[in-house]
Amino acid sequence: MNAQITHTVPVALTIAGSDSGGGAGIQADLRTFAFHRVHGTSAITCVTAQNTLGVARVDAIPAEAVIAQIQAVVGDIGVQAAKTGMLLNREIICTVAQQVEALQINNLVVDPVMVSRTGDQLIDNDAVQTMTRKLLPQAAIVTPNRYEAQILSGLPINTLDDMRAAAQVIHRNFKVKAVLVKGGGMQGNYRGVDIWFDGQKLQTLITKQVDTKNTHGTGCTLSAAITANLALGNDLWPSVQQAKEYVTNALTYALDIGKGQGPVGHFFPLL
Ligand SMILES: Nc1ncnc2c1ncn2[C@@H]1O[C@H](COP(=O)(O)OP(=O)(O)OP(=O)(O)O)[C@@H](O)[C@H]1O
Ligand SMILES: Cc1ncc(CO)c(N)n1
Repeated sequence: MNAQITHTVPVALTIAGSDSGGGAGIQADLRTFAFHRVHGTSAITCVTAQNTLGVARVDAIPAEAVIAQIQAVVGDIGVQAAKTGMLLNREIICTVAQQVEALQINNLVVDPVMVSRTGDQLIDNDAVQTMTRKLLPQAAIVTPNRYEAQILSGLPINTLDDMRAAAQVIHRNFKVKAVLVKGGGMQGNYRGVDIWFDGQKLQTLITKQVDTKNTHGTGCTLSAAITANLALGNDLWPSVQQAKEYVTNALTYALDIGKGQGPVGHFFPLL
C-alpha cells in the first residue's frame, strides 16, 4: 500500500455568474485558480445562457442559496482570498457584502461587472450604488473596465490621462484601497494598457498588445489571477503585475471557437 501523501494548498473563492460558453465567469475563474495551483471554490450568483456572440438569458440564484454556498465553503474549508464577478442585482450585492463582512473574508478582489465587451448589460440599473456603498469599501482592489470606470467615476474615458483621472476619483469617492482601470476596451495604442492607483502611486501597466478578436473573459481572468496570487501569499502590487502577465499570455493563445469573441487560453503552456 502506498503511503498517504498529505497535501495542503491555498484556497480561493469566486462569487460570480456562470457562463455556459465557458469563456468568462466562474468557468474562467476556476481554470485560472487551477493554473496557479490554487484550489478553487465557488458561490454561483446567476446562470447566463451565453456564448461567444453574447448573453441570451440570465437567471438569478436566490440570495439564500448564494449565502449558503459562501457559508458552506468558508465555514469548512476557509479561503485565503476571494473575488466577486457578476452579481447581477441589488439583493445579491447586499447579501454578498454582508457575508464578506460577517465572515471576515480578506483579500477581496471586486471585479465590478456591469457591461460585457459584446455590449450586454450585466447588472441592474439600480444596483451600482449598492455596489459602491457596501462592497467597494471592503475590497483590497477594484478592477473596472473602461465602461465600468466611466460609470463609477462619472468621467468620459478616451485617453490614458482620462483613465488616470477616473482611477483617482474612484479611489477617493469609494474608499477602496486600490483601483485598476483596465484598458482592453480602449482604442489604438492604449488598448491593453491598465492604470493602477493606490492613493499614493499612479502606475501604468503595459505588456504587449495582442491583435485578436478573441478576448472573451479577459477581465474575469485578470481578477481571478490577482485573487490566486493573493491566496498564494503575494502582496497586492506584485499580484497585479503577475496577473497582467498571465492574461497577456492567455490572450496570445486565445481560442478561436464560436462565431464571435472566443475565450482566452487559460492553459496556454499545454496548447
Ligand atoms: N488586445 C489586448 N492586448 C493586450 N491586453 C489586452 C487586450 N485586451 C484586453 N487586454 C487586457 O486584458 C485585461 C482585461 O481587460 P478588459 O478591459 O478586456 O476587461 P473586461 O472588459 O472586464 O473583460 P471581459 O468583460 O471580456 O471579461 C486587462 O489587463 C487588459 O489590458
Ligand atoms: C457570467 C459572466 N461574468 C462576467 C462576464 C464579463 O465578461 C460575462 N460576460 N459573463
